[in-house]
Amino acid sequence: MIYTITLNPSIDYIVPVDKIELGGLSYMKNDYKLPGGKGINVSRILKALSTESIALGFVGGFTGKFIEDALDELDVRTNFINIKEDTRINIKLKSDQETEINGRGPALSDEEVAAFLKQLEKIKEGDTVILSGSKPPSLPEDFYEKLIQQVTSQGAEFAIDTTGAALEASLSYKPLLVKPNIHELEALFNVKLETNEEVIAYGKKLLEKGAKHVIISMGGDGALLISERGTYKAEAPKGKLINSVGAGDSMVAGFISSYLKSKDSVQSFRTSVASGSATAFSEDLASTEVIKDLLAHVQVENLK
Ligand SMILES: Nc1ncnc2c1ncn2[C@@H]1O[C@H](COP(=O)(O)OP(=O)(O)OP(=O)(O)O)[C@@H](O)[C@H]1O
Ligand SMILES: O=P(O)(O)OC[C@@]1(O)O[C@H](CO)[C@@H](O)[C@@H]1O
Repeated sequence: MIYTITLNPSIDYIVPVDKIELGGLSYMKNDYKLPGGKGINVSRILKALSTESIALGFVGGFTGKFIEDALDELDVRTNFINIKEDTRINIKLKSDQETEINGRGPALSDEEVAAFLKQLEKIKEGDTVILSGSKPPSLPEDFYEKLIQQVTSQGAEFAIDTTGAALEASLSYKPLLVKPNIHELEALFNVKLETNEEVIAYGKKLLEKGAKHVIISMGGDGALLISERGTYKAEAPKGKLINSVGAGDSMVAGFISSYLKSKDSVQSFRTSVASGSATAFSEDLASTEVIKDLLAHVQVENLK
């Protein structure tokens, strides 16, 4: 089974406005709410790719109920720990540019965290765990590492999509996939990366530190795959950018869904990029049809 872990889910409140008047009044055009959080997005795209998963994490209050109901409606399996505080609401402002304002997240009690850790005891060899996104501030800094220690000692594989120290600490546990975007890679090494060669050089450091596959996403400039099999570049398919929220999560889902079935890292990279771009070209996360259509348009070049 694939388990996605979203420690800090969100309602994504999508707010399109023609023009934002800072300090003034603007009216929304057609606002809507989506169940959000990176692992939850991964589960939704896995579903679109006919891959079963169970979404784990913490949800609470009326916002948490919205997420559970929405995922139920979408037929995405969940087994969340219900918490006392409300799940956060993240604002995604869309005008000529996209602006995101994310909540920090609720405080979790010791009992809630203990119930979650207990739940992970059922994870076993053959399972894959995908850990994605930020953690609520009340959890300790090394919480992701503790989770990784636990699930790998039980024999499971894992992929991780987070930033900074938590990403760095995960590498020695040999993640199947890490997917920093170019800005996260720059922040990790405190550098500015201008050329593909520079990006590849720093991506390779993640491979040397233990990652089995490294995908570096670069928005409309496509993505790089660095693996033992070699280094590959994919151009992003051309299209109208509608929504980049969840594009990175779609890439993670695309790669894992394809890799667990085929063990073919290059084919999985193509599915990953098609899934990312399909979401970028959609109002919500991508549908099966848009991913399939784009798959034929993703060109992958072997850079050796
Ligand atoms: N303008 C675009 N045109 C085509 N594809 C795009 C565009 N923007 C993003 N994508 C696709 O989505 C993938 C992921 O984009 P990006 O690098 O922005 O990820 P990210 O920063 O992790 O995303 P997020 O955190 O918003 O989910 C890209 O590799 C590409 O395939
Ligand atoms: O604050 P985090 O956990 O880093 O990111 C949360 C988030 O921005 O990521 C998803 C898109 O990738 C959204 O659904 C959600 O609002």
